[in-house]
Amino acid sequence: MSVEVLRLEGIRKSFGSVKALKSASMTLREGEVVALLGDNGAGKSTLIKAISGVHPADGGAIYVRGEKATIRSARDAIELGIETIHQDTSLAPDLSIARNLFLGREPVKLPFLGVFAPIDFPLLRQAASTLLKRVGISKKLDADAAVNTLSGGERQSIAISRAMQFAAKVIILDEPTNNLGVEETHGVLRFVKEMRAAGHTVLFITHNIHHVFQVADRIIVMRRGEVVAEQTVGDTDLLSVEALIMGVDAATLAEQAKVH
Ligand SMILES: Nc1ncnc2c1ncn2[C@@H]1O[C@H](COP(=O)(O)OP(=O)(O)OP(=O)(O)O)[C@@H](O)[C@H]1O
Repeated sequence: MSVEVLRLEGIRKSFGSVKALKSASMTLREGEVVALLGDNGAGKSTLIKAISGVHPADGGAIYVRGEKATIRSARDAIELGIETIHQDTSLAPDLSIARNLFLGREPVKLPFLGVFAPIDFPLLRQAASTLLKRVGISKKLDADAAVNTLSGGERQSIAISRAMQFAAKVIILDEPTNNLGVEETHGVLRFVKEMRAAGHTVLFITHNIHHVFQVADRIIVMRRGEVVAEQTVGDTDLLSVEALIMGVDAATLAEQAKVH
C-alpha cells in the first residue's frame, strides 16, 4: 500500500449550536484521487476548510506524512504542502495570468538599495508560458491577459496549474467542475489525472457521480458530519454510490427507480 500523506482523526467543528463535523476521520495516500461525496449539509466543505486552515477544527487530530500537524491558518496548510482551490476565490481577477500563477511567490530582481526587490517580469512571463505549455493550455492563453477575461474553466485551469507549480503534496478541489461547460469540465478532469500521474494526491468534492467514475480511485462519503463509507471506485457502481450518499439500501433505490 502506498504512503499515507494525510490522516484526519475525529475532526470536530461547530458553528454555534450546529455541529457541522461531529467526528470525521479519513486517510489519503500518495498519488490517489479521492472523491469526497455527501448530500447538502453533510459537512464536506467544513472538512476541507478545516484541512486548509480557513475554519480551523475545534478538535481531533491531523497527521501529515505520519506527523501530527497544527493547521490554524491557510499559511499553515500551504507550508505543510496542502493547496486548496476554493470555488472562484483562489485568483486575483484584475491581475494577469502570469501574476496569478505565481501570486506572492513571483521571481524578483536583486533588491534595489537592499530594500526593494522588484518583480522580474520577463522571467515571470517566461516561467508562466513554460507552465501553461506543460499543462497544455498555452495555445489558447496569453500569460499577460487579465484573469477577469477568462471563462470559468480557464480560471479553474489557472488555479490548478498554480497548485501543480508549487508541487503541493495534497491538492484539494471544492467542486472544481461546478458551472463549467462540457469542454472545460473535461479539461479540469484531465488536469486531475495529470496531477495523479505526477504523484500528487487529489481530494475533490463533487455532486457529479459520473465524474467520480471518470477520475477517482476511491470515494469517501460523509453524512451528518461524519465519514460513513469509504470504497474503491472499481468495487462499486453508480446506484450503490447514490444509495450510500442518501443513506438508503441500494436494492430499495433500484426498486424505487423502477416504480418512477
Ligand atoms: N460558516 C457557517 N456558519 C454556520 N453554519 C455553517 C457554516 N458553514 C457551514 N455551516 C453548517 O454546517 C453544516 C455543514 O455544511 P457544509 O457546507 O460543510 O456542508 P456540505 O457537505 O459542504 O454541503 P453542500 O454540498 O451543500 O456544499 C450545514 O448545516 C451548514 O449549514
